[in-house]
Amino acid sequence: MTSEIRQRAGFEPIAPGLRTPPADQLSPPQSEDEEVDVAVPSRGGKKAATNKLHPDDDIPDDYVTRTLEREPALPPIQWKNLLSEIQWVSAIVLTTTPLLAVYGLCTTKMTWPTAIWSLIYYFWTGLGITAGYHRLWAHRSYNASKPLQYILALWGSGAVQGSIHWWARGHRAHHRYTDTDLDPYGAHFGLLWSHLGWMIVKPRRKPGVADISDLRRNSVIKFQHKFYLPLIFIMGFGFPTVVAGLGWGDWRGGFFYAGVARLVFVHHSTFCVNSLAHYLGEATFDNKMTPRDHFITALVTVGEGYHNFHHQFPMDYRNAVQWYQYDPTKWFISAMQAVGLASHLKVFPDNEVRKGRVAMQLQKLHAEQAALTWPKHSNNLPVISWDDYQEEAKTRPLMVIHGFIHDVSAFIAEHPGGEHLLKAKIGKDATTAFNGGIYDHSNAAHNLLAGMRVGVLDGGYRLASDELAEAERLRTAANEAVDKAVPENARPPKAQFSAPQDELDLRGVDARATKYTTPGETYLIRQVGELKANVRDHQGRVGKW
Ligand code: HEM
Repeated sequence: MTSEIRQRAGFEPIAPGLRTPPADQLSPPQSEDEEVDVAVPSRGGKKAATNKLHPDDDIPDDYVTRTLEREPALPPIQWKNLLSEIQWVSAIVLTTTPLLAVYGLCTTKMTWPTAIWSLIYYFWTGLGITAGYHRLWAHRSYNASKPLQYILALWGSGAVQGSIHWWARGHRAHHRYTDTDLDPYGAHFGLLWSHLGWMIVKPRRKPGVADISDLRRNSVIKFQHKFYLPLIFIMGFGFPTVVAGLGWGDWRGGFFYAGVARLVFVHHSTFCVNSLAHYLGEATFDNKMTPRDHFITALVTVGEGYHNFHHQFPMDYRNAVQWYQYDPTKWFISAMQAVGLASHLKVFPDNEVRKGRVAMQLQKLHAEQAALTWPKHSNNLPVISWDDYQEEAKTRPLMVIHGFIHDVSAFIAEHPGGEHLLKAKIGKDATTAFNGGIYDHSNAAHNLLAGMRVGVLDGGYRLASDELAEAERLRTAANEAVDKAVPENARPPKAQFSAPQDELDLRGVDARATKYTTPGETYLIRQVGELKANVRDHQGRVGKW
């Protein structure tokens, strides 16, 4: 790899913790009005230095594809170029600290005060990253008072993961270009790469452009960046050692347990957010990208494990939205608000959060639905006359229910109500019997039944109201005929329908199985609950009972 390619790719070693950009690259504007000189790829693909506050000011619409096309990635890591591509400072830090921790744990007696202090300091330095670097500075999800900012900056320094400036810039790029090659720790390159690889070897591309103009103006960030190197030694190793040494005389334990071992845990805790949180768990709100929600990730990352939520709503100060989910960072920020050190905690509207969740639930349901076998639509079934149905039913067990013709041959022997009941209805319409006339079947039975459809009965089953209308039409026609043919004084009494329509009380009739007739049988079903009390009028009339 030539230094020219390296420059073109915008390569810049970004070892966590130890390597920070030169001070001149960082010197931020002193006021909000001051402009920052930043470079973005111009239309011609060359970098153009422009005086502007935000790097996005004239960003092309096709920035991502343009950058990926025009700024070639460095060659892939192979055995032959491995040594020259290693970021030695990061690699040494990330390999020696675990070794040193193992040595310390094997050679140093653990005392209770040191164990408790190590745990406390793990959470402090972890919170420096999660509540400070991440939710405060990278995402501006709440406002922190100056004292709280200094505390978080110091705790974060003790986590030895780079300065706030460097860390938050990379993280903003990670969110903006998630799962693309402009993501500095893209999960699409694999678990190992997103966990460690991206720090151990030189990045193959410069992370995509991200606006950090706000961070450049922050005095706490400037202070931390300026004194970053001494701060990591003081807060990473000195402070935890001194507390244990002066506190209860355990200098060695303080160094190895609260210093080194604790640091290794904090490192991999944060690295899990980039790796595990993009692999393990549920896509609760969106599955377009890799972030996932999982309790285990939350447990090992001081609450950053509800990562799918976080990528959907990055400006929300919470990662966990349910009360039972583990998010000590959220609890810490709320506590800081309670004591007046934090304010303006941002919360995404609950309605939108729930929409995201429901959208994913529906997507899953649709997938599950698509995997099931569903009954044929009536449009895809042959329409068969009653007479043809009769003929066909002599050759195989067919049964009409709900206007569909069903072939029950595969089920007849399995019927929980007995074979005899089904046999008795072959070649007939069993709608009423099926819907409560004899037994009010479950949904499952309805579903099962629908799967046995083989045809549609021509005209379906006739509604009693059709029968009534037809009877009324015939009666009126007969009366009119009589009126025309016979003088008024010689007319016989007019035909009277035995059950005039207004006597029919159809309120409360269930739409699923209203009143209907089948050839030779007429039913009026008033309510599902009364189905067993159907009245059958053998003379084909429908009326009150
Ligand atoms: C192909 C049409 C039919 C299918 C798919 C079917 C399905 C079932 C199923 C799954 C059950 C179990 C209970 C339930 O899920 O509700 C059941 C029970 C029953 N079925 Fe059917 N059935 C059919 C037709 C009929 C007919 C036409 C009758 C009456 C003439 C009938 C009478 C009964 C009775 C009485 C029971 C209750 C059994 C008990 O729990 O003792 N079934 N049927």
